[in-house]
Amino acid sequence: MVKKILVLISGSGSNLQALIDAKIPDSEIIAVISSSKKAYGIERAEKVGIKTVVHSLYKYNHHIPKDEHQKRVEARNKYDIDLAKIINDLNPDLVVCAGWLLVLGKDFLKDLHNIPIINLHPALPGQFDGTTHAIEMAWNKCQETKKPLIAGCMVHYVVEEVDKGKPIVIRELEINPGTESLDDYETRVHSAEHEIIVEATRKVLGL
Ligand SMILES: Nc1nc2c(c(=O)[nH]1)N[C@@H](CN(C=O)c1ccc(C(=O)N[C@@H](CCC(=O)O)C(=O)O)cc1)CN2
Ligand SMILES: NCC(=O)N[C@@H]1O[C@H](COP(=O)([O-])[O-])[C@@H](O)[C@H]1O
Repeated sequence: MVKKILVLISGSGSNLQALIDAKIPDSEIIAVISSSKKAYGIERAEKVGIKTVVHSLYKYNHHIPKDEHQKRVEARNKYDIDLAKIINDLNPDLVVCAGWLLVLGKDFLKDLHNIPIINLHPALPGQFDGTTHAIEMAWNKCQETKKPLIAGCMVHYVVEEVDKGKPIVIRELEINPGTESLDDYETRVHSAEHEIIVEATRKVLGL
């Protein structure tokens, strides 16, 4: 039976593109959900005929003043609940967070119908958890300590505590101080990510 993959994005979508290009046998990317209408990944999906949905947090909270914390929390929970419904209705076998830049709240995880969720994180387990700037943080740490640093990227299961889910695939990359620019290291990380997101997806789906 064809395994159905749903991909969550927020930006460029180069990891989505890696999944598209991989053409994993016996699988189909049934939809891409973006948290931003400006995400280039939407174009990548539309180009190959994949259904796209924009699920924007802005629509839920732009009218709520920043200092009305409780109302913003309630709006965020409604966003999560609605996202879970959208995904449940599409009924994928796997959800892949490929540059999804929003924390998935407990209401989302509670409402999702036993669908595994995995996330790509540009750091190693326990390294720069919970950040969206792990690549820069790793490179900066290496320059500051003037010592080699083992960093890299991983794909892990998504649990409520951000980036603490069980790792599925880990790729270590060594950074040596003063030998490469941040851009050069970032390029190496993205190249590794494009491999491990496919490897992890195949592993979880048994393909
Ligand atoms: N419950 C979980 N949700 C998510 C996980 C996870 O492991 N558990 N992984 C993340 C991806 N991620 C790092 O890999 C990550 C994404 C977003 C954030 C974050 O702080 N987001 C802020 C907004 C930040 C911004 O707008 O720039 C937020 O959600 O308010 C940290 C880590 C996907 N979700
Ligand atoms: N903490 C989450 C996080 O930092 N995710 C990172 O967002 C980028 C998405 O790139 P893409 O949009 O080109 O696939 C990737 O580098 C991914 O590791």
